[in-house]
Amino acid sequence: MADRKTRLIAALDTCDPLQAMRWADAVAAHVSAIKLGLEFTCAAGFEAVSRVAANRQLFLDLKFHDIPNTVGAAVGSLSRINPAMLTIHASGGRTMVQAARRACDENFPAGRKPLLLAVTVLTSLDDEVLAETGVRDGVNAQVLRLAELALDNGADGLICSAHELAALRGEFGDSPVLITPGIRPSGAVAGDQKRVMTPAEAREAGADWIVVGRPITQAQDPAAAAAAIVAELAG
Ligand SMILES: O=c1ccn([C@@H]2O[C@H](COP(=O)(O)O)[C@@H](O)[C@H]2O)c(=O)[nH]1
Repeated sequence: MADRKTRLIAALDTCDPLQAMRWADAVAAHVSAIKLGLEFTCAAGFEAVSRVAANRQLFLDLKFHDIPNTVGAAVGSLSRINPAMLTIHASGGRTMVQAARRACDENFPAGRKPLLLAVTVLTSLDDEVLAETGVRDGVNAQVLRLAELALDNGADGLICSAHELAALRGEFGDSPVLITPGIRPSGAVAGDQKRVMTPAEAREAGADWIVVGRPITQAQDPAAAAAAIVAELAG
């Protein structure tokens, strides 16, 4: 396995820009990027996204899933926000991933192209819930299928749970960027997450970045919680 440093992204899920700013400041010394997603963007808008993300690495997690023309235009319009990473759903299909790739290449200036990341199977799904959507051969098979589709059509990396990392590294090697939400330090509540692992387990399995939200933001001391996760990753 490559000599990989697993880094921490803090998911700042709130509707309140002041709260997001407070959290971003609190964890700044410990994280490699902050993640703002649907909750924050829908509630506070893109201007607030830009304010909170100013002078920080931004993972803008809007998980686009629409027809190729719409996704391409939406991805292209994000160039004014300057995210370091953005997300689409791999299940939107080959031509949707290609449209997102083209939009990154054509709309973002050289040197500021974001990592195009494809969500495989949400970490809130397990085999049983996935089967209700019509996919009956399990999460692992679906993650591998969608990973191949996304990587073959221009995605730089994947969002998956830490449970699939070993299989993905085995199949696609060291180069795809693999980012894992669904991370819970031991003892933390899983909440709506179904496929969870600890930070150290995700590092061992081959994550480039781990995404951690509530175990940091709902902690009494978010800075200390983030520092403890970074210490676990370093250990
Ligand atoms: O499969 C996915 C894709 C994205 N997410 C996002 O990550 C964070 C996780 O937050 P926690 O509070 O640590 O559960 C959240 O913003 C999700 O939208 C994911 O969990 N799973």
